[in-house]
Order: sequence, then structure tokens, then C-alpha cells
Amino acid sequence: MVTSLLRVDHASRRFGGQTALDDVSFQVRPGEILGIIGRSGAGKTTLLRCLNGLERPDSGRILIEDRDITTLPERELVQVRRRIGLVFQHFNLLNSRTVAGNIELPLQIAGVPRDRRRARAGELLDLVGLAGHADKRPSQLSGGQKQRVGIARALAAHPALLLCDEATSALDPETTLSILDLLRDINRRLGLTIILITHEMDVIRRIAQRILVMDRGRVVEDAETAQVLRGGARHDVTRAFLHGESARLPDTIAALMRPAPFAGGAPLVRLTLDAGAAGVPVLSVLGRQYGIDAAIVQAGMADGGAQAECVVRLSGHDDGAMDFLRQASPSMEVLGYVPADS
Ligand SMILES: Nc1ncnc2c1ncn2[C@@H]1O[C@H](COP(=O)(O)OP(=O)(O)OP(=O)(O)O)[C@@H](O)[C@H]1O
Repeated sequence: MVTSLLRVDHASRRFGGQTALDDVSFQVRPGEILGIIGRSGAGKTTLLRCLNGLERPDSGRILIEDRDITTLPERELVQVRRRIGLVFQHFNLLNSRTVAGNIELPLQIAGVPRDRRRARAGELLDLVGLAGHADKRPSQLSGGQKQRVGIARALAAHPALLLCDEATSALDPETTLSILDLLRDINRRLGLTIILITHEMDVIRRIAQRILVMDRGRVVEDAETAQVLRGGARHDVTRAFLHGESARLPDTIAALMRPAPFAGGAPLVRLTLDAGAAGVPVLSVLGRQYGIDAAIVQAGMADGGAQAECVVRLSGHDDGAMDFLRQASPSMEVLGYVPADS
């Protein structure tokens, strides 16, 4: 039985004097969504190319469904590659083909007969919400629609793993959310394992159950996303990504924020409340039951209005209150600490 869909074991890769991957090890379980984040030059692209067999590490192993792709001959590597669907930042669609023709391309290359290709493209267009667009050209679609076609094409050959390389970086924030929601939906409905390479913490926060932070070729953090968002980050680079997020806080608050608790300081917490928490008067329960005052610093909608997001400053302390908030908002995130009277 396959216990880990992907296992990277002490992989290293150098280019001349430059170390792109430095003793990288991690595993991905079937059905998991893993987000890999890192600054420019951290080694994300090199890792992705190694996972896809386009690049071989100088040392170490990469096992996909228990097959070590670093030693496979090219012919067998082609078969393992079919188990991996790739989604690109700039979609990589062919305008010389229709939307359906783009989705069918990997199947055509694999020698699948025309009628089966057509049927599969139809199924996938339904899945990604583009039924009725089969005969259009990519140039007639919006960026978000193009990426939906890119995702459908990546799914065409029933991959076990979807590798998304900055899949939302070319999209506006609203379209980004809809594409991330689609990926999450596909993960749930098909049980598909997804790896997202990104430089945006927001992407991770939105859908990744696990986060891997890379810095100068090394994995410096490998943790549950919820744990990192709750303030459990071990490495400065992870904290820097989290702190970068708070740039969207009002300037007056961001200027006062410190990363660690201090005397007279109050935690600033981001809550995401979805339909499950609807009807629970979260902030009044905090006050009545736990004696905590929660001042709303920022509020908005997410997930097309299905979720409410707010940043609150909590005055007073009670461990029970934090547990209560974690239940109401599993992705609760301690952004930092500000003076309680700010
Ligand atoms: N083919 C190559 N030849 C020489 N150096 C390379 C090559 N590929 C990557 N590198 C170097 O390896 C390091 C990691 O690069 P990589 O592209 O994997 O990082 P990255 O995290 O994907 O960055 P970005 O977010 O900018 O794409 C960098 O210092 C880069 O210059």
C-alpha cells in the first residue's frame, strides 16, 4: 500500500557554486494539500522540476507512489510523469486549439481515442465550471477561465498529484479566491493530492493543510498550517511571511504591532468564520463567558461572501477563550501584539 504519495529524501542540487536544494526531505500523504512557500531564489522551481523529473538531484531520492524517479530510465519516467498534473502561472494554453482541444492534448499524446478524449474533456469542463465553452479559443476567455482550462488539462489523465506553480500569481485577488476554491473543491471531491508552490502566504492560508517554508535551498519549516497561523512558527522566514500579511492592516495598527507579547500588550487575532460558525455570537460569547473584550480592527468577506473575516484586538486573557476561538475559527491566526489601549 502507498503510504506517502511523494517522498523526498535528502535531495540536493547545485548549479556551479550555487546550491539550489540543500538536503531537502519531506513527505506528502495521499489527499493532502501542501503549500510550499519561499522567497525568490529559495529553490522552489528547482524542487518542482525535480519532482516532475525534469531535473535530477545530485544526491538524494525522490519517490512518487514508491517509485524512485531519480534512477528511472526516461521511458519509465514518462509514465510516472503522467501521474502528475501541472498547472502553470501563465496557463500555457495553445490558442491554435479550442478549449476542449487544449484539455484533450495530454490524452492525445498518450494515444487515447478521440471519442474518449471528447467525453473526458466534457466531464472536466463541467467540473471546472466551463460547460458550454468547449469550442472557444483561449484568447476569448478571462484569466480565471484560462486557469480553469489549465486545471482541467492537468486533470485530464487522472493524475495522482497536482503540482501548481504560482497558479494564481497572474490573477486578481477575487479570481485568485475562486481558483483556490476550485482547487479545494477538486481536492475534496476527487481526493486529489495537491502541491502549491507560491510566494503568497494568503494562498497557503486559504487552502493548504500543511506548509513547507524554503530558504536558501533548505526546508526551514514543515508544519500544519493552522499551527503556524496560531503563532507556532519556528523560523524567522516563516514569521516574515506571516508579518508581510499584516501589511494590509490599517497603518496606525501595523506601526504599533510587535511579534511577541509585552506588558500592556493585547493579541491581534485574525478570525475566519464560515457557515459552520454562523449563528454563534462569537464576540459576545467572548465577553460574557470569558470576560474578554474584542475590538474589531478590520472586517470583510471572503470566499465569495461565504466566510466573514475579521481582525480583533483581545483585551484580557483566558486560555479557554483561545480554545473557544480556535473551534469557531480553525484557521485562527495570532498576527502579533499591540498596546491594549491602541
Ligand atoms: N539552471 C540553473 N543554472 C544556474 N543556477 C540556477 C539554475 N536554476 C536555479 N539556479 C539557482 O538556484 C537557486 C534557486 O533557484 P530557483 O529558481 O529554484 O528558486 P525559486 O525559489 O524558484 O525562485 P523564484 O521564486 O524567483 O522563481 C537560485 O540561486 C538560482 O539562481
